[in-house]
Amino acid sequence: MPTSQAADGIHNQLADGLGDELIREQAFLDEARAQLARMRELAESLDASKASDAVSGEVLGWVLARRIASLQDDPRTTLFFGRIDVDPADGPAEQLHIGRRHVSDEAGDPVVVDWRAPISTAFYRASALDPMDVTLRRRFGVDRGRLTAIEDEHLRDAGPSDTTTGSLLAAEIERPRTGPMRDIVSTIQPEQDEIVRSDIAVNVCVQGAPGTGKTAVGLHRAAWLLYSFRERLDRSGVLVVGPNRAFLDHIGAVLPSLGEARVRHATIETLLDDGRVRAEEPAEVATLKGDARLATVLRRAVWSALVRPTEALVVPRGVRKWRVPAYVVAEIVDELAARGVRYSAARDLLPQRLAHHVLLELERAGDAPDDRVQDAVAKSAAVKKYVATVWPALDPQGVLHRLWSDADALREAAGDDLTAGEQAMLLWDRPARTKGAARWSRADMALLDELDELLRRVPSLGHIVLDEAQDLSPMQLRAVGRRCSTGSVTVLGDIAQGTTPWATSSWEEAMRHLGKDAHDLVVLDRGFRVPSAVIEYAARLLPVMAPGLGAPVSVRENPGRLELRPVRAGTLEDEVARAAERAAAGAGSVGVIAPDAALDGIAAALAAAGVLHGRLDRDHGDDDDHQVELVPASVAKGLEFDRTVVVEPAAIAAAEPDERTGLRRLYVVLTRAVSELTIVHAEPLPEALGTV
Ligand SMILES: Nc1ncnc2c1ncn2[C@@H]1O[C@H](COP(=O)(O)OP(=O)(O)OP(=O)(O)O)[C@@H](O)[C@H]1O
Repeated sequence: MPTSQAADGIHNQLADGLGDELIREQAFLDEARAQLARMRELAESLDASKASDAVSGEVLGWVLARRIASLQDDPRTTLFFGRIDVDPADGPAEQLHIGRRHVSDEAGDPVVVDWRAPISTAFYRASALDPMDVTLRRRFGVDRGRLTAIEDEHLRDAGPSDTTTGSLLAAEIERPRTGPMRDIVSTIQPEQDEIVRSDIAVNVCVQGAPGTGKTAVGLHRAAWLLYSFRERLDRSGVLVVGPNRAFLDHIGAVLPSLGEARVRHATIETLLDDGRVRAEEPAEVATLKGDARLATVLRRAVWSALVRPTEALVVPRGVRKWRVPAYVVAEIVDELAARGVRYSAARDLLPQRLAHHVLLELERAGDAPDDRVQDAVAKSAAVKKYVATVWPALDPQGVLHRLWSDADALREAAGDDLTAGEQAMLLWDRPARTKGAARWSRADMALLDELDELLRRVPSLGHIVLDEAQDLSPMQLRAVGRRCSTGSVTVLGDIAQGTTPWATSSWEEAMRHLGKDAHDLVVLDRGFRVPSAVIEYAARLLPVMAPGLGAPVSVRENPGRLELRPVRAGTLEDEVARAAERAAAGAGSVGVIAPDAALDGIAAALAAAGVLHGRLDRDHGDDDDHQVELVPASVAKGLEFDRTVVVEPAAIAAAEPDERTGLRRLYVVLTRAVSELTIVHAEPLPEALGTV
């Protein structure tokens, strides 16, 4: 919290007689720090080399190193941010200090309780209506590692109206956003906490307007799951999927700040290995390739590769030849194909099945062959060659290359699922001569991934947090779903912010494509980012591009500032530079969000005006921290800045393939501001925005 507010806080506490309390709590914090240091020293004194063998020694060494790292004290923050006094009817009264990690004393008794422990739930959820045995909830103001303020809520004696947002909470929400996103662990709201602590078996889908805390909630849920189901998730893993690299850079510090450094972060593109993408394609082709019907087409393409055996398998051994008749092979093939095993995995089983048959023949002829004979037969050239003809080896690129190049193959695989017109759209105009030379598109990546799964099962992670999920095509959702087929998922998004032509219009449908029909759908509608002046303006777009969806109710005290600056054509870039300069005069981050095509011109104008700035591009965020960032409209999703300068809204909307997508992109861009939005435009604003 800002120092001035902290000072006000102390002033109030001194006046309220809480000054002594603050001194006592600071002494308790010093004691907690000493206990943490003791825990660290103890961990450092343990010797991994004393383990019974080298392997256990290595594992123990690794566990110890991890524990020592987790016991580091960060002097910039405090070990706790809150306290609850609980007085249950059936047990002793207790005071619990709540912090980012657990700290215990020599006797093993808790000094600070981890915010994720079940007992901490009451800190977030207790209310005057349902005090949950809490008599007092205390929040601390914190500045550079020291306690600066106390705010108390007496829940047992309070009337329902006494639990309004306190000033420390408001100060935290109003605090300027500088640098990457930070955790919200001290101020998680009750409705957010319910999502964070949903059981691991529950698939949660969160619909929320801009700035309602979806991303924050998803990340805290990941941290809570890792704490509560550590062993299971350590083995199976947790993955966070976000819209682009700039976004991942923005959120990348949150989980490490909560002590969880080993969660993988990916975009849908990196997940599907889009390093191989070399072709762009029209939106309607990409949309068709993202359609769930393609899953059926690909399945047919794969399994239709099986060739009905017409000749017997003949295996020479010594002077004799052994035969497996074609009808027997057909039975074995049918049985394997019907077992639900993936195509290639089932194919791997076939040689042993055939060899087993040969073995039975040998036995019938009076031989006593053992397993080694069966192995040798399975690996023989005759069996290999035969398997290659009845159950051909496939790879994803080969299958897709054939489908996009060969009209007959596509027709056969399409069945009744694709019209002739749709098939024509999918065929390449100029087919690549080999699969190696194929120029794959981004939409092809999800299809190659689907083929991968049809050939071999993709291993499942324990949990996936999928952010901005509304933008994924059904085929991309399937790709994510198969990566948590035996785990669970937290899906975060906003239908109104869907900016791909294939964006989902129904969460029920999206969850079905993910393979998670059973799920809880939760709506968040309290906006923590966007101030009322800005959100009310942006919400004018909603009836046009997302009828039925409401704007969030801003909980910000600061109403924010909205300025429209119409400028003369030809002066746009210079005016943008001037607006950026003004925005950068105060503390806090500035985002200049512009149509992608206008970026170079604006970068030049900013440079000419001496405005130092970074540039966030699609594939990489800037590593250096700049107060002013130049952001292409296509990358703005999920980001936030204290002040934004939005350039030429009409051009931002017009850059998208259709009007609805264009206005949705604009809605995303307009809702990135935490305190001020300046719109600089030479063209008329889109009609849906009207005039201020
Ligand atoms: N309980 C809270 N306490 C303090 N700050 C919060 C809280 N919840 C959310 N915020 C802050 O509000 C801002 C918006 O949160 P977040 O980015 O998670 O929203 P979102 O719903 O994902 O937004 P968008 O849909 O626009 O991407 C962030 O700065 C976040 O830290």
